Amino acid sequence: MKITRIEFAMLRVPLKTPFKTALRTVDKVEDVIVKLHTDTGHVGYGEAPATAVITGDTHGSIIDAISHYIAPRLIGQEIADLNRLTRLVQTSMERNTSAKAAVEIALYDLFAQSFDAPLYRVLGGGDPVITTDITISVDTIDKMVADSLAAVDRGFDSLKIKVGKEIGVDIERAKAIYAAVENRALLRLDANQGWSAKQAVHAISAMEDAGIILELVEQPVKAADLEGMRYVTERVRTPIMADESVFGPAQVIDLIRMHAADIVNIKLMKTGGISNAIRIADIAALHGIECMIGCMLESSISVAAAAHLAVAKSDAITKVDLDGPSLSQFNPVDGGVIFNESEISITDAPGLGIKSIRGLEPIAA
Ligand SMILES: C[C@H](N)C(=O)N[C@@H](CCC(=O)O)C(=O)O
Ligand SMILES: [Mg+2]
Repeated sequence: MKITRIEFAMLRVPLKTPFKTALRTVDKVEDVIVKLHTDTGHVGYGEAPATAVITGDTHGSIIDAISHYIAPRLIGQEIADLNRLTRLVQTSMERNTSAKAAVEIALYDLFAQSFDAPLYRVLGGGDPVITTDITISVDTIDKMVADSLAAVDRGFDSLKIKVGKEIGVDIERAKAIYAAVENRALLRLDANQGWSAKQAVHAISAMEDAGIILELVEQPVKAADLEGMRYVTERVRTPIMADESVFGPAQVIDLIRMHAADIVNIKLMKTGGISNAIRIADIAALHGIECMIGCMLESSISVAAAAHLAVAKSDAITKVDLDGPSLSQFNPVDGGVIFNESEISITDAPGLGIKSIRGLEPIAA
């Protein structure tokens, strides 16, 4: 099975409600879709969102990186040589992790299809059903409480609460939501870099003193502030998770050496795809560190790949934040992974199992 050509398209799916974090507000999934064609007629699918505020990637940069730096290395190459192909992707250029992720996802899709097996089996197998949380956007306290109660009514028993705006209000947000959903859902907070280290210690300690039990607090301080992450991790009882601070395996090793966080959020769009995500999961498992599998605003192509990985790497990946499809108004993908609110189930279809994607807008490379 040899790669013959690459095709791009745009996928736009409106969200049920605007997604608001300390970093940005967005009302739709708007992602670049990659189709890798082969001489056998198989197609591998990949997807990349333009999360410029986190990865630095834009739609233009993703398409340019793939067409001019990554794809020329892959055309004519044999899918059976997966490890060599992922090295070609990773060494094609610096950064551009979302572009690399889209291509790697399509490569792994084809690799698993070549064995006529679902990707998670090729990655080592596992229980093909996982449970995701759902994100509650940062907003007024009343709106966040209402959104949290609605999410619990939809069957979500784990909520990822976005904070990081105004420190005093953030503490009140957590108190009000905790009181409203207590015993019905576990709470995770994500500050998306919105606090200073001292503010984070103050806010998390105030929540602890108020008796609020949080499963974790994600990325309290600026991405580059690893010392700040350590400062917070050392001073609070609540586990601290690194998200924007860690992209690849080398950063995870630094983080573990510094004891700068308790948990790592793995996202394919930060790691540059599946090969580095596997490395991070293995490093974490070796050090007894838990991981979350997360996503950006992605649809059920790249989120499906993340779900396959989570199933296969469940020794390290114990927490799931793959709520892109649940936040979206509809699922444009036929086949593969079934997204039913909090439950994500993987079928036995080969690769990612994608049969077709509705509403793709073709784009010239
Ligand atoms: C969508 C997911 N639950 C999430 O919150 N992901 C990111 C933010 C993604 C974005 O801004 O597109 C995170 O910070 O964890
Ligand atoms: Mg985060």
